[in-house]
Amino acid sequence: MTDFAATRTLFHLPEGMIYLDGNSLGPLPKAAQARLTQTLADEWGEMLITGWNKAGWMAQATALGDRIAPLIGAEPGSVTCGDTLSIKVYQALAAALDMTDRKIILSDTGNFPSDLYMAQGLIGALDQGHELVTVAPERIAETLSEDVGVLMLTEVDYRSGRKHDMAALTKAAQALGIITIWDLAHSAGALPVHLSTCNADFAVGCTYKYLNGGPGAPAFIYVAPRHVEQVRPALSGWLGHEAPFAFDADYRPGGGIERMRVGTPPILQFAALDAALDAWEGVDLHDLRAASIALSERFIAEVEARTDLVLASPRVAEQRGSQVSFAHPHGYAVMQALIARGVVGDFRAPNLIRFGFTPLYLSEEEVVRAAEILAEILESGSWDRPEFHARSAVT
Ligand SMILES: Cc1ncc(COP(=O)(O)O)c(C=O)c1O
Ligand SMILES: Nc1c(O)cccc1C(=O)C[C@H](N)C(=O)O
Repeated sequence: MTDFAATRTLFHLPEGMIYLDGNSLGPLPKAAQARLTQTLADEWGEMLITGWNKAGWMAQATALGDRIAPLIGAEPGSVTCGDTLSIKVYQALAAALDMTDRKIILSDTGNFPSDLYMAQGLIGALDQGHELVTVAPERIAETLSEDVGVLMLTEVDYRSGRKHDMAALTKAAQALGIITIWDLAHSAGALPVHLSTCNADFAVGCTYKYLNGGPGAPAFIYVAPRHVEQVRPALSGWLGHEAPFAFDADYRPGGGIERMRVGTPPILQFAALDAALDAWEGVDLHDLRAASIALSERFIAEVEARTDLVLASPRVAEQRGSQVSFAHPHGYAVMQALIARGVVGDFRAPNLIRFGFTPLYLSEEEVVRAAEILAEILESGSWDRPEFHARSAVT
């Protein structure tokens, strides 16, 4: 059994805060703080440019990919890190469209807007008559057809936590000749993912949420080994070149997943992420899932016993990721009042208060206490103050 009391000690958690937003930005791993200090002093400080060789900076993108691979059921050598998730979505979609003559990209209306925006931008850049079709999440299976070229989905919905059946949808799509792209932003480190067993074609994700890599931590991309040598990178930067330091005028893709690299990697963010990934040593993802479900179920039960809030997430735990949302017409103000009481979740327009459950550092007592505080705020109406209604730029 995974020792979650031990993993909790690996994180810096501010005194008096109950942190239910690790689904958006994970907390600081103590090891990341120490590693960053060391990387700054010993590597950047002392090695300067020689760090690319001496400290192995150039190899880290794919070395980190190999550390993420077991968390998402990917084959060794099939994942690399860098850039932002939006960029990785663009790369995966461009590569997938290049593998089919079909023009339709199918996604769902609940997908994270940046994924849809990147598709819209790519369609415009290609100017080849592609079309982005979005349907309600529950209509994806029935909308699959031989007209669809690429199915691009986020496994876990950022608002409701609703989880697609990756294995079933990948199988159904591939039976119709459709290429699949899975966005694992709300899955990696939240629940077991089985990319290889599901036969997924492409996947992307970020590392600043459940993987605790820090604000702006690099994204990752997976390409199934059966496809990677045929992939023609749309973002053909020099570090995806077969021989970056030959400085050839013409692009030739690097071997395997290396071709999905673009430009200079963020070495300080890599250092933090590498240290953050140490927390996963010895964690059984099935234990993690069981603990996440137990925490979420307890929270729902405690909130529903004390308030009349309406659950905006699937009722059945297996159909959710590791987050739970409730609807409230003044959700923004309620969330600000909660944050003022030390319970940190977030708000997603138009009316959702959203809570993430992260067994690596969250206890059942905290979840119960968070529900109690939420009930007190609603019961007293203390959320209805001008300062809680004033919107900030980032919600
Ligand atoms: C599902 C999903 N896709 C894409 C993004 C965008 O990621 P980034 O800001 O790293 O480009 C996010 C989060 O911001 C997300 O949750
Ligand atoms: N990436 C974020 C950021 O730079 C600022 C604030 C929030 C985020 C997020 O990750 C949002 C997140 N994808 C969501 O699920 O809403």
